[in-house]
Parts: sequence; C-alpha cells; structure tokens
Amino acid sequence: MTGVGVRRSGNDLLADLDWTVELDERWVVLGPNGAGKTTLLRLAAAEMHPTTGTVELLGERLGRVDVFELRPRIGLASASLAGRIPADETAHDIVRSAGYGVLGSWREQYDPEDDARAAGLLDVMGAAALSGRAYGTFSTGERQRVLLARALMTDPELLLLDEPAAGLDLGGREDLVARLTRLAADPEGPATVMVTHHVEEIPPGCSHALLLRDGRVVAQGLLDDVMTSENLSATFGQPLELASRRGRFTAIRR
Ligand SMILES: Nc1ncnc2c1ncn2[C@@H]1O[C@H](COP(=O)(O)OP(=O)(O)OP(=O)(O)O)[C@@H](O)[C@H]1O
Repeated sequence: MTGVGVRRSGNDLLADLDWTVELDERWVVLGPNGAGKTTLLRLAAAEMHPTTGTVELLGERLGRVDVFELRPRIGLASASLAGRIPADETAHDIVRSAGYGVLGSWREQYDPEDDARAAGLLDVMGAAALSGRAYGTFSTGERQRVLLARALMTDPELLLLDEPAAGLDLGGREDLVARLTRLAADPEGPATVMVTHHVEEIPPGCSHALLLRDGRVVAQGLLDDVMTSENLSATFGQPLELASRRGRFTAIRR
C-alpha cells in the first residue's frame, strides 16, 4: 500500500499509509477500537478501494484487476463474513464452498478432492466432529475454527484474520494461538495478517507488527522492534507496560 487513505463522511479512516507485506512474513495489526484495522484488512482483501493512494495485492493493482480472480488467492476470516453465513449451513459446506468464492452449499459440482480437502482442514482445526452440523449451533470457538478452515481452503497466498480470538474463553484462545503458531511456522504457509486488540493473542512466530491509532501508523516493522511499552502506550493512549515471556506478550497499565 502506497500513500493509502480511506475517507468516509469527512473522516479519515486511514491516512498516509505506506505498508508492504512480503510473502514470507507474518504480521499482526494492533490498535484500539476504531483505529482503522478492519478498514485496512478490507483493502487487503480486495473488498474495498482506497480513496487515495495505491494498493497492490499479489502483484496486481487494485482497480486494474478483476477482484473476483484475486479473491480466491486470499483467505479471509472476519466477523462480517461470520455474520453472513446462514445458520443452517453445515461446517463442511462452509469450508468447501470457499473454493468457489461463495458461502455455503451451492449447486456446483464439487470434486471429491474438494470434499477431502474440506474434511482434512476441519480435522486440522479440531473441528471434524462439527462437519455435518449446522453453523447456527456452534459456539464462538467452534465458529472461529470453522472460519479458519474455510480461509485456508483455497490454499491462499495471503491469509487475513480479523480478530480470530474475539469472544473465545481462555482455553479457546490458547488453542487458537497454538494453531496459529503452527501455521506461522510452516515455511509453505501463506503470508499472514492478523488483526487484534490484545497483545496476549499474538502468536509466537509473528515476524512483524503494525500499530494503528486514529487511522495512522504509530509504528511498524519487525515485531521485536515495534512491540515496546512506549509504542503500545502511544497506540492505546495510556501508560502501558509490556512484558514478554516465551514469545508471548502481556500488557498492564502502569
Ligand atoms: N462509512 C463510514 N463513515 C464514517 N465513518 C466510518 C465509516 N465506516 C467506518 N467508519 C469509522 O471508521 C473508524 C475505523 O473503523 P474500523 O472498523 O476500520 O476500525 P477498527 O480498528 O477495526 O475498530 P474495532 O477494533 O472496533 O473493530 C471507526 O471510527 C468507524 O466508526
């Protein structure tokens, strides 16, 4: 993204953003409510265009490329996607249909390979038992695991996760962080951008961080350089003390 700004109703949702994610990088985007994180992820998912500046995704310039060709190369798990899934869709259909860029069961002819891949991904996410069950009956943690399996279905080059641990209990969060840690460690894994409000949710293996406040970058770069008490305090607008242990972060108010 070069010189990117997003303006709505006279407000800068994002401004002056220069940001590059390389294919072997794992980014976390951290910031308070309203900082512009979801807006940033929607640009990265080719779901919207910037008001100013340019966005290049996987070698293609937004505005010059057919986004319907681009989107299958990008895996996305977000609350807005979660909210659009019909309650009666099964986990298997939700995951399998990602290959067709649609939600839930369609009238497409699915290959047996699609079925096998969807089943395999549900298994990897610890959600095999949910395969035939309706989405409306899942707990928050179960939904997140199914959404993650769906995001990986197309073997994407770029994986975008918007608050994947939102609403999870402690065990669910730790389970998800462990899965994301394994994913981050896979050298064949996609470039990943994960949005979160909480430093505890950053999986070890994340390489880079972008801190956002009021649509502007507070700091960005290598995780270890960016994740400091000073930067975190500036991002959340209060004096915070950041600590790390075994690759995990915690933060408390000073
Ligand atoms: N169409 C719009 N018109 C005006 N303001 C908007 C519009 N859409 C979003 N905003 C505002 O832009 C800001 C950034 O929104 P965004 O959803 O990107 O933030 P976020 O960092 O993801 O927040 P959260 O952590 O609460 O999900 C918010 O203050 C939001 O109210």
